[in-house]
Amino acid sequence: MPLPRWREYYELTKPRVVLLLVFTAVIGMFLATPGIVPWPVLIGGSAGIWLCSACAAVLNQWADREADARMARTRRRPLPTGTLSDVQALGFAAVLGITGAALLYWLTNTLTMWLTLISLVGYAVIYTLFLKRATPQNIVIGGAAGAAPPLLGWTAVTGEVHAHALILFLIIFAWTPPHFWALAIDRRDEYARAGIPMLPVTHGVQFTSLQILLYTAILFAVALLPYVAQMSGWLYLAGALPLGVLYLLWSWQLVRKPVDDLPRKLFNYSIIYLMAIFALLLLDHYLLPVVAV
Ligand code: HEM
Ligand SMILES: CC(C)=CCC/C(C)=C/CC/C(C)=C/COP(=O)(O)OP(=O)(O)O
Repeated sequence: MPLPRWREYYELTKPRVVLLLVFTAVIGMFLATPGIVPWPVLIGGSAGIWLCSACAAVLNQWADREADARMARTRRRPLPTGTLSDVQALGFAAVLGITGAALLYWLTNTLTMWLTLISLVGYAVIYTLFLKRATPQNIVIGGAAGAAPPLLGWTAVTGEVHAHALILFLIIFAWTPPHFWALAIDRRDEYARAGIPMLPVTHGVQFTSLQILLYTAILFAVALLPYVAQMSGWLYLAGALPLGVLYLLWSWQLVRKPVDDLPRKLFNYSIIYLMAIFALLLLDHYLLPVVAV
């Protein structure tokens, strides 16, 4: 059964990834202020970041259409199957990008618009066209674009880059390698066939598992920074500690005895972990002052 046309366009935007990006951006907005985020900033900022991230995802799928056709996970996408043409994809990306940038310009501020456009270029051009095919460190460097949304949310509200916003950026930056390399282990044969030098292809599963453990340890430490910097309180700490310990235990198990479905489970856990950490930051921000009174 072919999908309706709008669903093909929707799939081109990597909707579930972009939803989590926008979730972290919105939480960045709430954390930037002790009060309520003005609604034009909340709506315009979220929509602008959403549209620009979606634009970046469409450009990524357009640039990767030939490699995507060679991998089972990606070959049913609208460009490899030919359901959408190059012109349709590029036209759609232009509409998304221009509308997103205009919303950020009118409803937030120029700093947020420029930082968002830099992230868009970082992912769609620097990561996709250059880093992805050049080095197994591609996602460590390219991860900076995906880590930007909470910082973008923060600047949308305040118009300036604050140290606390950089902590949020660092959490996602440290999270990206364990997030992606778990999946890359699972799909290493496909990446090898597509000629993409992901870490498990160039350095093997054991080395990649060790790197996952190393970055999970860095993530554990970075995730304590909101508490250390007195940005969040005990409620956040009480959640972040067990979430981090569980992540470390699973990564350790991957190094010690990598059973077949562990990489996929670790990948799924990475997503739950990030959602939970950001949800905790928000809960702590609004609930703790109430509890303390
Ligand atoms: C350079 C950085 C990143 C790389 C290379 C990467 C890679 C990937 C890949 C290849 C998938 C597809 C899994 C599949 O379809 O089987 C995926 C899924 C996902 N990623 Fe990432 N990711 C990155 C950053 C991020 C960021 C920053 C977020 C959000 C904050 C994120 C959220 C997600 C989510 C929610 C999924 C699941 C999507 C679904 O179920 O369809 N990723 N990631
Ligand atoms: C403006 C802004 C904040 C932009 C954010 C960019 C963005 C959509 C980041 C998500 C990162 C991601 C899904 C990488 C996977 O690409 P891949 O090509 O390695 O994965 P694939 O093989 O599934 O296509």
